Amino acid sequence: MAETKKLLRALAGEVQKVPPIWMMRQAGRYLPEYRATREQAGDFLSLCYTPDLAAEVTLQPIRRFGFDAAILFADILLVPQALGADLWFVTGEGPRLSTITRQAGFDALKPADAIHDTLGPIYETVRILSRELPADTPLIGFAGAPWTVATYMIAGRGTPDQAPAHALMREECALFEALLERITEATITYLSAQIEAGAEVVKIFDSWAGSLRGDDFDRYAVEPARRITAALKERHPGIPVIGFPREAGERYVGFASATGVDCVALDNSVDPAWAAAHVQADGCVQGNLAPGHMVTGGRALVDETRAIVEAFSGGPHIFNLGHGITPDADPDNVHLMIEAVRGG
Ligand SMILES: Cc1c2[nH]c(c1CCC(=O)O)Cc1[nH]c(c(CCC(=O)O)c1C)Cc1[nH]c(c(CCC(=O)O)c1C)Cc1[nH]c(c(C)c1CCC(=O)O)C2
Repeated sequence: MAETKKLLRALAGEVQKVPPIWMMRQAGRYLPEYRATREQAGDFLSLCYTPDLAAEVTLQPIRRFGFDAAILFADILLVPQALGADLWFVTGEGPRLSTITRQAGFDALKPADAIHDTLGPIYETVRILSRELPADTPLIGFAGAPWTVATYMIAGRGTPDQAPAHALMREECALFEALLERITEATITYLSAQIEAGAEVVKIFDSWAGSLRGDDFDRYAVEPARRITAALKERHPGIPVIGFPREAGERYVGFASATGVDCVALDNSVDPAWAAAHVQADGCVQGNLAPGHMVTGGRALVDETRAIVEAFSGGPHIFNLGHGITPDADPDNVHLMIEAVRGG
């Protein structure tokens, strides 16, 4: 039977007149129904670990907007937690974790295959979604890339320049690399379990790839993505992988062929015409409208959306934002963007 899911067709390299569309953080605080379910769960982590409620918030943007893909509701920081780190969220500030800066902290981490003890509810969310999603809406599973996850485990929080992780890389390289290795193994195990539970695509979020330069980018962004992709493709042939080395700039060029990912997600600092010539030449790309348009709307939103669709119309493309939608966004602007993509 011919593939009917637009997202999977784009990932297989098909050029479509109307690209499939979904949105990073499509389940989130800009939606009143999300805020109500989160309230019911009590807090963000309880929402992630309660399969019925996590499945419900995953479905909310599908019902409201009819996106061409759903993304599992969870967080990249559940993997460090499953490896034994303490994790909590400070309202209005973001995540906090216990830090790994010495050998003793690393030695206390659990082995990669112990993550299932903690992450079982996430697989259950995936199973519920495989039953409940509309037949033409594939489910995207995801994990953080090892470098990005390591930056949080080392600093204990988000950092503007990832300085603590860069310092550990320079001063205690063996410890830094052992940590990356543990996260890489856990990520392969975790994504594999999501696929076994029913995820049809997986995405690797390397939100802080942009702070890796030169050889560091090859060693700590390209190489882990290549290993994860190769391991998943060996275990689950045919499952497409999306890589997101955010703010990689010129290093987006060749990323797909160096890692084996089926699609490269582009942040909104990238010029679409440049990316069409230099990145889309290698295969499918995803992106890359600035999330700020979901706040400001209007003519600029429509014009920019159409310009992105046009720039990428010569090759396989998945329409998305260049980063997650923000809590101050207006859901009406999401409708406007979808209409502009679908030609309404
Ligand atoms: C770095 C990172 C994290 N988490 C994630 C990344 C990589 C992508 C990126 O760069 O944004 C990925 C992520 N986080 C979340 C998803 C769910 C799926 C989706 O709808 O995209 C995904 C794919 C839910 C979430 N993860 C978080 C929220 C907000 C939580 C809330 O309801 O209060 C959601 C919906 C919390 C979170 N989680 C994280 C941070 C820094 C924060 C706080 C910032 C913020 O509040 O937006 C870590």
